[in-house]
Amino acid sequence: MAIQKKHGKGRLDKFYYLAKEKGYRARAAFKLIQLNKKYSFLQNSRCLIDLCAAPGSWLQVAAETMPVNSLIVGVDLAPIKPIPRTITFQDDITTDRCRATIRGHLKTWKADTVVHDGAPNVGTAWVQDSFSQNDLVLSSMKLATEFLVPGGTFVTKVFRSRDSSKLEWIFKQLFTKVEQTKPPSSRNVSAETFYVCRGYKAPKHLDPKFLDPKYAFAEVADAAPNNEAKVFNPEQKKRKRDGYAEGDYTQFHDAPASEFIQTSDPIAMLGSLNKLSFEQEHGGNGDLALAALEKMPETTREVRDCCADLKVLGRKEFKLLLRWRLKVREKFGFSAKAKKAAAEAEAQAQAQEDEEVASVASMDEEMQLQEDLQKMRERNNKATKKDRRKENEKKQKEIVRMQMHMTTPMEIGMEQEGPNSESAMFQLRAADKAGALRQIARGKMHSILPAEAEKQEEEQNEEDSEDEAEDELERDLDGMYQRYQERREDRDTKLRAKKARREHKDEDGEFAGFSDQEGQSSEDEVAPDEDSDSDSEDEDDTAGGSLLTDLDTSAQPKGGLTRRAATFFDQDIFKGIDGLEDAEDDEEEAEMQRDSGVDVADDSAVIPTKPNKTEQDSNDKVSGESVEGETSDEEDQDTGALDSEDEGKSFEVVKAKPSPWEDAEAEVPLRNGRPDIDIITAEAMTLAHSLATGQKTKHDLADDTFNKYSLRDVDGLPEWFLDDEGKHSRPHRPISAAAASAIKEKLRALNARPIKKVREAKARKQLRAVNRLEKMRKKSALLADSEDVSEKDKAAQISRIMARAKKGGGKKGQRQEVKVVVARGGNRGRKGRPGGVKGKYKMVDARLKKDARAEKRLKKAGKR
Ligand SMILES: C[S@@+](CC[C@H](N)C(=O)[O-])C[C@H]1O[C@@H](n2cnc3c(N)ncnc32)[C@H](O)[C@@H]1O
Repeated sequence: MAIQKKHGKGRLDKFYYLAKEKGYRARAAFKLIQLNKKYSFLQNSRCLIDLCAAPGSWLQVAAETMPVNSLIVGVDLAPIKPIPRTITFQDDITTDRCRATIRGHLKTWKADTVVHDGAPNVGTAWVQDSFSQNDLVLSSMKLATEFLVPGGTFVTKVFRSRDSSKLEWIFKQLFTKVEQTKPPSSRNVSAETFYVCRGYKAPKHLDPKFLDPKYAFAEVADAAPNNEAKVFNPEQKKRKRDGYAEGDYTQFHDAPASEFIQTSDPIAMLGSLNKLSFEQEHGGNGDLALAALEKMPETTREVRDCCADLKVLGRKEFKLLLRWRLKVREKFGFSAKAKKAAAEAEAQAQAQEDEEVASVASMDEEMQLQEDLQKMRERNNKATKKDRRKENEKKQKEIVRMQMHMTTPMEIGMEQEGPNSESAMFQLRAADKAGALRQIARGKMHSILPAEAEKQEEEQNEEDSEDEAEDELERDLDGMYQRYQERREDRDTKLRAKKARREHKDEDGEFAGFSDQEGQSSEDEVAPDEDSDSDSEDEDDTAGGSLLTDLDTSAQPKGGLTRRAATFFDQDIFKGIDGLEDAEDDEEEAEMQRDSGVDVADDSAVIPTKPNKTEQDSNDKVSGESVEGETSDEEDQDTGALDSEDEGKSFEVVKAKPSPWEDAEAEVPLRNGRPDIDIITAEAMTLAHSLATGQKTKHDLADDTFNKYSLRDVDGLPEWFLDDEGKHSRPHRPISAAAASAIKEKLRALNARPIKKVREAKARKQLRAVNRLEKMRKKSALLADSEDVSEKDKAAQISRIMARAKKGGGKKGQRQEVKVVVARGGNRGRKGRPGGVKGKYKMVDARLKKDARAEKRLKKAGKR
């Protein structure tokens, strides 16, 4: 494409010379001539207003073309030299004063034509230019609406931009015929175009907002995105192009471990760094804290390993590092506790000195020995009591859970050491002898062996203070871990996505089997947490009334099944399933052979039976919803039995995750009224594909959710364990090659770009530096070889060259070439620098060329 130069002699095209020849003040005259040739509006006009008329070439054309005695008024910010048969004045067309002046000149007349060729003081950014140009067009339009006669013509220049279509819409509301054209004299490189609006409708009332740029150019909200369409054409996510921090061009960050010890915000460091290093800078021994840290016994191998890669820390490692920090801080005397202890010791010493307390005479040796022995005994007692208390607490909890029917079949094998075992403290026989059997049956666990309970309480009080400190540390660590996770989520898109999946329970989240959230909810809904143990005991006297019955029943094999199997099939989920009894009989033999009873894998083979009504009812019950009225009579009996007698003699089923389709409205977040789903895993993509192609149905998906993972009891399990479990213990979903490659592509595009850009930028910089150096070397060599220059001058010149090279090279005042870039393809609508363009650039409208060609084509066709 031949590029027209817009500066220097390049500007002087044929219209320039023509204008000179004909005596027009500007080549712009030909634009009006050509527009009028096409639309013939000047010949029929008796009154014309030229807005932005300087230097006045349009006025000249109007004066030539319009009938004699026509009224022609021109206004511009710049002064206009007088033109025969025209009235001109200097003013800003956006002001009321200008409007009043025009009114004064027109008196009772109305204008047949209003022309506007205004251009604001261009030269700033393109977007600003086009906006102020459009603003000026609106101002001229406002004047036109005031002075135009009904049926009148308005001609205006518009720069093609985002807002030009909005202007066109406005024109179309006010005129019967609106045409856009670009006269041949208008330069191709210019984005200007002309609108010729004919047949002014002259509405009686015009809302001022109509011509107010604030409203006229207001952004319309984007249409709702079609997320479904993304399934097979995953869109490339827009990245935040904030760029790198100044001087920081890597994604790897490390800091000395001593800094981590000293910092007041360890979480921030763990969240943002990749490594805590123990190496001294430049191999020296400058950082004494670091050297000390390395030699400390607290700095174990595990700690070092954790510090080596902070990005892979789990909850356990995270805690380990924070504990290590606390210990080291204490040793270094940084911790508040250590400081407090030091201050207390000092104060005590001071007080002792002040009060001059007589020192206690030393005891004789035997007394000393006795005392030591006593202390040792006490310590031992304390330790054994603590262990016993913990053991008791654990057992107590286990029993409460059983009373509440919280245990799942998976725990059946774990009860050897539980309440039924020989060694169990709460053995029923022993309890019966003590006459507390009925109390146990009523669930009053705390009233059994009151003396022992009291004793325990005393012990507990003693150790409470110790535990409190430990608990506090634990709570702090939990809080810190939480914040650490949040920070990681902030930085890590993958983690964020994972969390979002978990929260929204979209299709991928559904695969997770169980998540910590789920665990949480099940805990909330079903199991009392550790703190609420006592509450549940107090609250429900009768709830666990069947403890004795429960255990007795479970002790006897039912229907030939082992106790564990019988307990398992006692669950609500199996109630009302026809033929299960037979199946049980059939399986009896095999069941008997299994020495370990029901194993998880075998359970899953039974569980995926389609969820029937009873199962759903029990699920509803678990989630706290009332099922009354929804069940049939028969089922009412079942559930009634559950409610009244023992709220289910068997184990309750933890509700499987509802599929996103079950309660899509509640679970799937909406954006502009549509589900906001972004597929980011190959599994989800495969699933979406199989759904879209009909290979899978909604019901298949619902079935899939009932698996061995969905019925896990996560009650009481620590969060870090669930975190870890959630990563590995989940169903494996099939992945199709196409889906995997689509996701891979998406991720590759996301990952590769910034690194590529950095590399390119570095390479460019390097190349420039090498070129500069080479240039400098050549120049210096030439200078050194020349004989007419004195040594002093040579030295001065060489140092000048070097100084210039240091600055960045290039002669002062050397003009950079402006590259003309056509706004097409990727460059269309781009606000910033177009890709692959260095130095100065100028964007030009791609459509101009097309328009010109189309016009030529039409002309040719017309000739034929
Ligand atoms: C391209 S020139 C007009 C050329 C004119 N049509 C001719 O034929 O000679 C654009 C003019 O718009 C004027 N202009 C820009 N903003 C204006 C404003 N707010 N009020 C009046 N004139 C303005 C500038 O002073 C400049 O003279």
